[in-house]
Amino acid sequence: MKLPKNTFKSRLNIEKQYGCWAGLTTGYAAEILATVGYDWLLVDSEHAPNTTQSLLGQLQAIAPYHSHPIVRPESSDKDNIKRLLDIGVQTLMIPMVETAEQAKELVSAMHYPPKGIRGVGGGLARATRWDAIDNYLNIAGDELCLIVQIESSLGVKNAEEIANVDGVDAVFIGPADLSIGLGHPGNPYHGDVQSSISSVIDATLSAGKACGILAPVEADARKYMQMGCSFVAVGIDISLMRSAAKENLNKYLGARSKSNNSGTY
Ligand SMILES: O=C(O)C(=O)C[C@H](O)[C@@H](O)CO
Repeated sequence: MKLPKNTFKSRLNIEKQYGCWAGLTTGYAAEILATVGYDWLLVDSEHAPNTTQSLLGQLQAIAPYHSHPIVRPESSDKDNIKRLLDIGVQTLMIPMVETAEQAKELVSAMHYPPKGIRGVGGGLARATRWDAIDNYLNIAGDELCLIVQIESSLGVKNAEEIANVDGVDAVFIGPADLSIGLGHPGNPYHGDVQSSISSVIDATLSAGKACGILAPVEADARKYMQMGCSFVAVGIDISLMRSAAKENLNKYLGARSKSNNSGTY
């Protein structure tokens, strides 16, 4: 059988791709999101309580649909990256990348020798469809995609070098961590944060790479796309569920529950 095409990677730099954060940690919830038609789903293991098994279930649930699963691991640990690639993750988003050296280590963790240090899972791994995929060892890298997150002032300072690393396919800006790191917790609209976002977008695009961002507020998403972002997470499943549930209950309770209406991203 053929290696599955990485549809997200093939559309990078060609068209806008709309994504949604998937933090509910089950295949059932991820499949519901996939039926909606998002181009990509960010299955989050950094801040959602996923295990390798729960990630696998979500990959299997999303597989029949248009949505491409991107997994964000909790760290840049190379053994964990190997495990995620073995269960069939094709696109990884690595949090808090601050230097080009770190980015190069990530590229190395994703590829077999001589390009990198990835170990061979072979017939044990879903990635190879248990050896059913022809020539997997030689072609695996073609369909892998590495997104590095820039979300600190050091990362912003080094954005150009990071984006230029060969094997980094895209940069994703984390506005929440960037805001708090710059001393403006919960305020991605602060001038310092906005100018950092703008400089990361510019550095990424001038390296010829694609830039993405989390922007669950529609006006923000549209603004960042105008500034050059081509893949934007326009929603977060948990927030969408919570706000719909609150809106529903508020119809009956009115002011009582409105005091608890704060939202973040
Ligand atoms: O810094 C950010 O913004 C992100 O990386 C995304 C957050 O981690 C996400 O959990 C927002 O809910």
